[in-house]
Order: sequence, then structure tokens, then C-alpha cells
Amino acid sequence: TGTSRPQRMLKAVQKNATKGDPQSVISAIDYYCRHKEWAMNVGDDKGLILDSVLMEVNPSTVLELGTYCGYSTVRIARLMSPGSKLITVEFNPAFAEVARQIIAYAGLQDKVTLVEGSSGDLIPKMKERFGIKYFDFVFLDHWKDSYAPDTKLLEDCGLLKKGTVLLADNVICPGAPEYLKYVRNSPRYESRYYKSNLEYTKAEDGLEKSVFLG
Ligand SMILES: Cc1cc(C(=O)N2CCN(C)CC2)sc1-c1cc(O)c2nc[nH]c(=O)c2c1
Ligand SMILES: [Mg+2]
Repeated sequence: TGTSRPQRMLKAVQKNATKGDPQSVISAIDYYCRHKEWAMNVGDDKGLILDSVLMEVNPSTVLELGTYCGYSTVRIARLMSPGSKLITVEFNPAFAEVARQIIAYAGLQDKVTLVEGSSGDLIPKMKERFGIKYFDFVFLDHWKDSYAPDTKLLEDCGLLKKGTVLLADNVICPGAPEYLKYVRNSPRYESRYYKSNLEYTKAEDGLEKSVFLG
């Protein structure tokens, strides 16, 4: 058996990054995944778009669906203002365990609440469990078939407000056609596609930014 890909990624962070320095954690992961072993982090190309959309919103509350190893969690939390909160949801316990360690290595554990479980189960509990009124920013990066149902669930649970920004990864590769149809045809969203590359490859992928209009 031996180590898993996430465990090898954690080792690369512990070896090559500086504790408490989020940028060095991001660079260590990008270097490892580009030169040693591909992994499904949002990556550096799409990461720059994520950074810029995030900075534009400057959110107080963020929901991330799909933590994986915590790469985008670190990317997002490093740019968030003091007192702001990021809740990240991960279904896979092995991924969650590695993510906790990578987030802590970056020194961002105080901004981040990592919750293990299914997004469909957890979204209706956000208000009661975490005292969240609504989210200013949502990063969808878990599973393409869950993007649309989870977006509808966020609406129904009153967790979106006028101006909330949804940013979805992988709308081209692996692809989220049902989600694109939903946000692009709904009068309740203003959507735009940011063309980029699938992480660490030359293949096309992109991010869809959708502003909830209330
Ligand atoms: C697992 C996988 C394989 C992909 C691919 O086309 N490949 C060809 C090229 N080679 C190099 C890599 C593999 S793309 C992708 C993927 C990428 C994400 O960003 C994801 N984000 C969230 N949840 C996912 O399930 C998710 C899957
Ligand atoms: Mg992704």
C-alpha cells in the first residue's frame, strides 16, 4: 500500500514550504503537481483568476465545496480580511485529514472551519451549526453533478444574498453542463466564463462566475 497522493503532497509541503507562509505552501504544491505528480488542485493558472475574483468581492463569509488537500482553501483564506470566516466541506475523510495539516502548516487554521460530510446534508445545517446568515462567496469544486442541486439548495436555505458570488471550477473539464445551463438561463444570476487551463496541463478548462441577483 504505502502512501497516498495526498500524503505525498503533504510531505512535499513539509519539505519545501515555510511554516506560516501560505504563498510558499501554494508554490510547493504547484511545483510538486507540475513536475512530480498531477493532482486535482485548482492550480496556478485558474488560481490567479480565483485570487482576483476573491479580492474583488473581499468576502466576510466564504463557503468552499470540495476541500481536497486544501490548496484552494489556502489560496482563498490567505486573501481574506481579519475576522472573516471560511467554511470548507469535504466528503472524503482521508482528503480532510491531509487538508487540515496543510491549512495548519500555512497558519490559516483560525480563519478556516473544515467540515467532513456531504454538501447536501451540511448546507441545510449551516445557519444552526455555524451561525451563518448568508455567504458572500461560494467556491464550487467538489463534484460536477452536485453543482446545480447544491446551488438550488443554497437558494432554498436562504444562504445567498443579493451580490453573492458563486465561482465554479471545472465547468469545461471534467465539465458541469447542467450547472452552466442553470446559472446561464436563470434570471436570478449574472454569469460569465473565465477561460483558462486544466490545472498543470495545456487542456482547456475554466471558471464560471455567477452573481446572485436576489
Ligand atoms: C480527476 C480529474 C482528471 C482530469 C483529467 O482530465 N485528466 C487528464 C489529464 N491528466 C494529466 C490529468 C487527468 S480533470 C480531473 C478533475 C479536476 C478537478 O479540478 C476536479 N475538481 C474537483 N472535483 C473533481 O472531481 C475534479 C476532477
Ligand atoms: Mg477542481
